[in-house]
Amino acid sequence: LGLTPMAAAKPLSRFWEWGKTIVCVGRNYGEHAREMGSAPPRQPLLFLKPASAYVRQGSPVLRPYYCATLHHEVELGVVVGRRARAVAPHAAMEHVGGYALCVDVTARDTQDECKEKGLPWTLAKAFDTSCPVSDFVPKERIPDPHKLKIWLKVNGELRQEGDTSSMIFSIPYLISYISEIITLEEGDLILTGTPKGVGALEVNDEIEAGIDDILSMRFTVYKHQL
Ligand SMILES: O=C(O)/C=C/C(=O)CC(=O)C(=O)O
Ligand SMILES: [Mg+2]
Repeated sequence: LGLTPMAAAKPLSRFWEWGKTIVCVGRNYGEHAREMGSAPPRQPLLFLKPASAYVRQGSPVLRPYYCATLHHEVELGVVVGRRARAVAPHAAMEHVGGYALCVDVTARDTQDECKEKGLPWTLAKAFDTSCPVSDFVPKERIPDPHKLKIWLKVNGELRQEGDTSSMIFSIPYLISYISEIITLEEGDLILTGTPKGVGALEVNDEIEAGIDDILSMRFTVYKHQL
């Protein structure tokens, strides 16, 4: 009939279904770097998670079979709304589509071993379900992403409460820095680092995390069954 098929709709509000890359920033809060015995970085420390790390409320967080010490790291996520390649800091916020709350679930004993052996952190950070994410928050709802309280409880006990104003590298700086190395595409996600208070998660623990009174999310931890 000569009709052009419509491009499949990819709503940013469901970025976890089609976004390809998750870029994570490490040690972006001095207090967390110190609790890990690490020096605050001079430039952003970057690592990646694959899209298969995404997990949504209603599905469990799975502890990998090789991990004895699983840790929670609550983080503000920035959802890319427009392709960014080598953008200047002053223009970087134009590429933000919105935000989400994330947990950078970490196999801490595996990470310690990787650090000791000088190996990459893939096994510690990139396993299936290592990136629980909340609903999408359009950027219009968060006029200043550097003025947010993010928090995380385990079985009702407050473990982490941080203020995004304490980030070492700001969101525009991070977008600019990352986009000079990795082209950021629409739907990609940046995890901006965790405040202090990271700690262990046991099987059957209930995680609850939120951004101020803007949103909250819940997850249960299970053992990975091969
Ligand atoms: O310094 C370390 O040993 C570990 C740091 C991390 O796991 C980095 C993060 O993922 C973070 O700061 O959010
Ligand atoms: Mg982290």
